[in-house]
Order: sequence, then C-alpha cells, then structure tokens
Amino acid sequence: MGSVTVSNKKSQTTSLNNYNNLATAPVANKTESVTTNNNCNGWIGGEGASAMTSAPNPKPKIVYGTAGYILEDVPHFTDYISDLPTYPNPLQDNPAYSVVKQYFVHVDDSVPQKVVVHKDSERGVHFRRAGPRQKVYFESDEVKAAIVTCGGLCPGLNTVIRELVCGLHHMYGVKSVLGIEGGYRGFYARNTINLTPKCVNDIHKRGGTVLGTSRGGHDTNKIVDSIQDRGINQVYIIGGDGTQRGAAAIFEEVRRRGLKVAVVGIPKTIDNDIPVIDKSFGFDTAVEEAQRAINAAHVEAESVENGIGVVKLMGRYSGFIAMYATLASRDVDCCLIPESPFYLEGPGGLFEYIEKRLKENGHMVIVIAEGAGQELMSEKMQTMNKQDASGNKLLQDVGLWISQEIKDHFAREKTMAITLKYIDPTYMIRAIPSNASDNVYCTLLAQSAVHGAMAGYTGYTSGLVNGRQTYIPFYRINENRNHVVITDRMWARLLSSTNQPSFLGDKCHNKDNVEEEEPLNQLPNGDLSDDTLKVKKEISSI
Ligand SMILES: Nc1ncnc2c1ncn2[C@@H]1O[C@H](COP(=O)(O)OP(=O)(O)OP(=O)(O)O)[C@@H](O)[C@H]1O
Ligand SMILES: O=P(O)(O)OC[C@H]1O[C@](O)(CO)[C@@H](O)[C@@H]1O
Ligand SMILES: [Mg+2]
Repeated sequence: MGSVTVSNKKSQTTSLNNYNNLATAPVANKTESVTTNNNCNGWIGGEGASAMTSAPNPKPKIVYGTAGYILEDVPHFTDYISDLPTYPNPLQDNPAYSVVKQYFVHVDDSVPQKVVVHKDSERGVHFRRAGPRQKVYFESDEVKAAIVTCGGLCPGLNTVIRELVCGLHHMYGVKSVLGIEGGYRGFYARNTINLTPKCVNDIHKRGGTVLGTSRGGHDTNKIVDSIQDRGINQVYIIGGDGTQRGAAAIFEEVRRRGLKVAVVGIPKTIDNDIPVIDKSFGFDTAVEEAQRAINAAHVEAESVENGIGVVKLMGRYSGFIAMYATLASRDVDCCLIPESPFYLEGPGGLFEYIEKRLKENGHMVIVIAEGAGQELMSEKMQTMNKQDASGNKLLQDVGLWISQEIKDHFAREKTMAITLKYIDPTYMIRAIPSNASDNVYCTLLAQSAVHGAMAGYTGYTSGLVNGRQTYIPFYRINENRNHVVITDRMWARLLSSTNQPSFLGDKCHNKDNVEEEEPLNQLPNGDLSDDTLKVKKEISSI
C-alpha cells in the first residue's frame, strides 16, 4: 500500500504503520468532512490526546491515501488515552495458530467498500480489516467483559453469545464475562450472570437469546455508570439499528469520561436493513424457514380451484426477507415489499394480476412483507399512529388486510369464486436456532469483535464487507437504512421470475417522478453502481 495521509489542519502526513500512535501526535481538528448525519459518533483521532481528556467535537476519523484511497477508521484507546501499556498477543503462543502464516492482520490492511470498479475509478472508501493484532491493550486477567442483546429476536443470537464467551476465554484467557439480562435496561435494573464456556456450551442449539432482550429503556448515563461501577472494560452489544445507535451513545459517553472501555457493536437484524454490511446473521436461516410457510401456502392453493395462498413475512421497512424467500421458492407469483408501492384496482393493479394468474394457472401464491402497503391501508382504514417502547412504528397487519381486500373484491365482482388461505409465520422465522452457515458467520463476527477490543479498538461495529470481516465506525452503520433498490438487478430478477406487474405504470418511464437519493458511489463515467441508485416511493399518487 502506498503512503497514507491523515488529513488535518497542519497537513501532517503519517504512515498508517504509525497510526495507532496518533494520540501522541499533535493532530488538530480535521477540516474535511464526510457525508454523515449530525448524530454521527465517529471522531477524528488525536484530538485532545492527553490522558483522561476528550474531544470537544467528535468527528469521523478519516485517513486519505493515494489514488483516492479513503480509510473510514474506527476509534482507538490511544486516540484519547495516552501512555497505555501494550502486551504481546497471547495467540502467538497458541498451538492452534502457531502454524498459521501471517496470522496477525497487518496494520495497513483494509477492505474496500465497493468491489465493482472501472479502470479509472478512485480507490474509494475502505474499512479497517478485522482480526488479531500483534499487540493487545489488555492483559487477560484485567478484562471484565459484558454482553447484552437488545431489540427483536433473530436466529444466531445465542451463537454470537457463545462465541464471544469462548473466543475471549480460549483465545485470550479471559475468565470474567458477564451477561447483562433483558437488554439495555438490564445494565441498571437487573442482575448479571456469569458466562463461562461450560454454561454456554449448548446454547447455539436454541432459538432466542439466553440473556433475554427488550425494547426501550436506553439511558446512556445510567448504563455507563453501571459499566463504571461494575469495572467492565469491554462491552459487546448485539442488536439492530436502534441498538447500534444506543451503542454509539454509550461509546461517546465512555470516551467523554476517558474510560478504557471498548464499546463494540455486533449487528443483528432479521430484516437485513443494516447498511454497509453484506448481510446480517440469521437472515439466511429466516429465509430458509420462510420456505416452509410458502410451501404450505402453495400446497393449499394448488389443491383447490382458484386457490390463493397469502404469506406475510417480516420486514418493517425493508423487504429483503420477502424478496429472497420469493427468489428461493419459485412458487411465488407476487411479492409485495415496502420499497415497491402497489395498488389494488384498475389496469396494472393487483386484482387484475390475480385474475390473470388464476385464469392461466388455477392458483397463486402472494408473499407480502409486513411493512408493505401501509400507506394504502391507512388510506382505507382509520389508523392510529402507535409506537413500540423503542419508538418504532407499530404496523397494521397487512396480511390480514390484503386477504380480506382480495376476498371482498372477488365477492363483489363475481368474476370467479376463490379460496384464500392466509399464513402468518412471522415470529416462527426468527425464533429458531441459526442454520449451519449462519452459525459459522456468527462465529467469525464474534471472534472478530473480540480481536478488535483486545487490540484497543472501540466505537465500532464488527461486520462483513465484501466477504471480509471489518471494523465499521458507528456513524456509518447509523446514518441510513439498507433497502431493496427496486431499480437494481436483484428486484428485476424477481420481477422476471414471478412475472408480476411492477406497479409503476407509465411513471417508471418518467424520470421526473423518480426521486433519487444521493448517488454515493457514482462511477467515473457517470454510471451508477448497482446498489447506489436508490429510487424512493414515487407512485403513491397512482
Ligand atoms: N436513537 C437511539 N439512541 C439510543 N438508544 C436507542 C436508540 N434507538 C433505539 N435505542 C435502544 O436500542 C434498543 C433496541 O432498539 P429497537 O427496539 O429499535 O431494536 P433494534 O436494535 O433496532 O433491533 P430490531 O429492529 O432488529 O428488532 C432499545 O433498548 C432502545 O431503547
Ligand atoms: O414484535 P416485536 O418483537 O416488536 O418485533 C417485530 C419487529 O421486529 C423485527 O423482526 C426486526 O426489526 C421486524 O421485522 C418486526 O417488525
Ligand atoms: Mg430496528
């Protein structure tokens, strides 16, 4: 890798090899900014480098290199605490690793966010590669780790807990690991449990989380007080978008107080709506389990004349589960997701398509994500805007609603007699243990998280980017949500597999009606990479 510059007012140039020593360098406020929201919790390293002081204005920690190389780095203890002792990584004496060449990750290793490039492309954004480092910032018996799970359930939660405990124990000799019960509020309202490799040995075979979980109840100060009171110095926080925002707030407070506490996020969401990462753990398991419901709907539908099977799947704001379950099944004739608004009546509408499909095939299967059609439903029904304890919008049951609308339509129109069966497996797909590939994924995520904390990194989410484990600054995880891009090839593949209407009507040819999000990764010739052209809802007026 060529020389890499840490940009700052004094244009100081620092090799990445020295990057961990930045805290002792007189680095001033960074002048460039990156696209991020005001709540970002990353920060430029080196500010206020003296011990027990904190940066007044945290900014993302960005390193620039040659040919447009950008490293969106994660915070490190040395950014705000000076004179920390380091120790050789105990893995170097571990017989399992002694035969592995270059087992330790090189300090300059990073992973590109975009792998599709043109010959003149800039190198673009990179994230720090995860993995064990030669030096660690904790002695084994100094570590007191804590693990907490927050938000909804997801297959694999127990596997991550197990692998954190076993990873800390077996790789780094850490004996003290606490489980925080019942989500964030467990830090200050519940007891903790001691987690040992023995007591977590079998938990990956069970669904749910042995620690319990909750929504709401995040009180940053109380949580950090509890971390301080209990002497915890590594916190592993497993949860979705809300949880990662909470983790960013905890990190900020920890840093403000100048504590040597690693705050590490492990992204969890069955909806796969966390940005940057390839996919979230448990997603594959959920898609696989959804097949059982789709199969049942198909069997019911094809066994009667004009049979319709409707399956509702999870996906509050993003329709990934519905999209992948549809693509995997091949029995689905129509997939409805929040990102692709649809309409019922008239030419090109859902009712017209159902009639056509029944005439052609005698039966059909519809998969609908729980967040789809919410605006349509609210137009037709008087709905209350309710929220859960975390402030997430509580959704109406779109599966029940659409089933009734279809039945009413055919009863009214008398074009054909239909039989409709509605299957709602929503909680069944997330309350199960993770499958084999998710178990492996959870193991890698957990071990990467542990390596990073031991190496003194903090304020990051451990995540898979282009097939490599990385450390991603919280602000990147928290700045937006991952959506199905309906102008992307994946959605086109689905449309061509189901043959359903796009519900875009003429408007899909009218660029004025397409509201595009900022094309973050525009390629040099003006083309947009697959996953960056984001088209928002634009047919609500149809
Ligand atoms: N902006 C925020 N700042 C601090 N804490 C938050 C924030 N948003 C949510 N939290 C806390 O994070 C926890 C989990 O949030 P939430 O219930 O939204 O689930 P999640 O982590 O998004 O998971 P999922 O949506 O996949 O079920 C809750 O305890 C909530 O109080
Ligand atoms: O009923 P709960 O536990 O609030 O969870 C429901 C929500 O959790 C998720 O599984 C994850 O966010 C969503 O798909 C769903 O809307
Ligand atoms: Mg969420």
